[in-house]
Amino acid sequence: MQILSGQQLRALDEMTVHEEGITSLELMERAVTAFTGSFCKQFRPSSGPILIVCGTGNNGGDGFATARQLHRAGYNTHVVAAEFGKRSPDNQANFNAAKRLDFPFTLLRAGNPFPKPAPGVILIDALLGTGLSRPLEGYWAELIERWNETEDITRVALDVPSGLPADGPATGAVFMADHTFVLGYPKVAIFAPENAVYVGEMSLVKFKLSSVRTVLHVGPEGDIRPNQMLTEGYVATLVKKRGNSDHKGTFGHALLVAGSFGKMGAAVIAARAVLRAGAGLVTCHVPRSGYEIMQISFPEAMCTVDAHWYQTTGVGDLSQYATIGIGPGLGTEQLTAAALRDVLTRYAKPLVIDADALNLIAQSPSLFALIPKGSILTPHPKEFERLFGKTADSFARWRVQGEAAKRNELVILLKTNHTTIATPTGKIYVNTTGNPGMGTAGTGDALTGILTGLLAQGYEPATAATLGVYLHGLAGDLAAEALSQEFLLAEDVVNHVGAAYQELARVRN
Ligand SMILES: NC(=O)C1=CN([C@@H]2O[C@H](COP(=O)(O)OP(=O)(O)OC[C@H]3O[C@@H](n4cnc5c(N)ncnc54)[C@H](OP(=O)(O)O)[C@@H]3O)[C@@H](O)[C@H]2O)[C@H](O)CC1
Ligand SMILES: [K+]
Repeated sequence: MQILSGQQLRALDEMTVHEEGITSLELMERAVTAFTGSFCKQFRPSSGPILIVCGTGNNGGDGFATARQLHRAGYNTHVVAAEFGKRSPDNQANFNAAKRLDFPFTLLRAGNPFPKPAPGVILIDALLGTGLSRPLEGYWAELIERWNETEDITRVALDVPSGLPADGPATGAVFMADHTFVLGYPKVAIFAPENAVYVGEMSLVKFKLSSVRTVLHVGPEGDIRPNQMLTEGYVATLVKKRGNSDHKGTFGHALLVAGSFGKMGAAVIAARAVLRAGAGLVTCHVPRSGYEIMQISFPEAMCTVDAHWYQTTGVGDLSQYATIGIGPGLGTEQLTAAALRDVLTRYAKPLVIDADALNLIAQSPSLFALIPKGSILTPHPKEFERLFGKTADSFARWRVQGEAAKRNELVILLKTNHTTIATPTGKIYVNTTGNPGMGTAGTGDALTGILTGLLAQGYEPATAATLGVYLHGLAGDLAAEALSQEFLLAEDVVNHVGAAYQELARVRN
């Protein structure tokens, strides 16, 4: 699903109004009906009294219309109308309509005592939405800060949390929502890791709008930021169907170069993930001391053994492998750097480069130019910084990620709570699966294994990366559902890849 900028969203609203011959007020009612539909599924009239704080723009207009609809649906509703500017026409219309109804309606001006929500209140923030044009300041910023500190209430943002710019970094006070209901299309700011604290749990509220294709040209040329949100429906279409006559040769033979003394677990986890993702065969190149560990821990894997006891110093013939995954637990010794240089020099097909292999490349930048086109790099933020330098915020980092993927014809992942996947064509996908329980040793190695397993099966690199990242997160979500986030091990993630594939198959059929 397309991620749109504030400017594109405004253009889409105008296009919808124009094409359908409806008024903007009717479109607002449509958006609000979709919102209250979602809201009422999660919060019942018995969940608590509702306090809706409405600003003077269309976000506030949504708030007044929400109050009207929830009041009619039997919710105990109270409205606070903030008066910080001139009302937009649709805001005024819904303000008037709400005022005529018999629920408490308070006008709030800067300097008034701050309204204090009672314990148990569900506070709906409709102060500001995508029309934020400057940081929130003074009384209104303080009001938001107070509410952020109020305990025993549930904070719900109607569209983006107030104070959060749709397309750039936040600089002033921002409403900290427990739950954000995003209207229409996702906005990029909700995926920035530093904004997770403001967005909370996210729901996308869908309603009928004109085709997004009509507004994709709107906005500055060369704007580099995540532009696609991965959805289950889309990812499900990426999975290849298997034929009855297919066999392990069809599904590819992967080489995994991983592990060193004290870090053989990384190699074992990654090897398992290669086969669990569906590759036909995996060979692991391991140091001598890792040979028995691998053979006993994972008998399905074959091994080639390095001349060195503790680290990888040279890998043999590479010609038989459909792909290579290199990096997990490899260590950063000089002899290993030489082995990496040798592999990158001799191997021409896309491979997966992770962890210590990325650190070695960061240490010797001449290695970067040797990476075969189409390869998948999987840095986490620290590794990303070592490779590409420091950036001020997620927005700057996404730009660097997208430019590097395009310039070098690589697929570059950035592993965060919303992993982004930048492809050489300029598309940057945002992942929507995964949970904090996956912040545990070895889950990155599992991802490398999954990606290697998908490349081995002949998936194009960008497809392997989007499918692999989604599948990995979904497996983690299913594992957490079955076992709890606290209990989760990387092994549990790998063991739920099967259930994740089954879920994708269910969605597709
Ligand atoms: N398709 C959809 O998704 C629809 C979404 N809708 C809702 O519309 C809002 C966006 O509405 P808009 O009127 O453009 O903007 P806001 O309501 O966010 O606020 C604009 C007003 O607020 C003033 N403003 C901006 N920043 C500040 C600030 N820091 N402090 C005080 N006041 C501020 C702004 O003033 P200007 O001086 O900049 O003009 C405006 O007066 C979207 O989020 C959805 O909720 C529609 O309902 C239709 C469909
Ligand atoms: K809001």
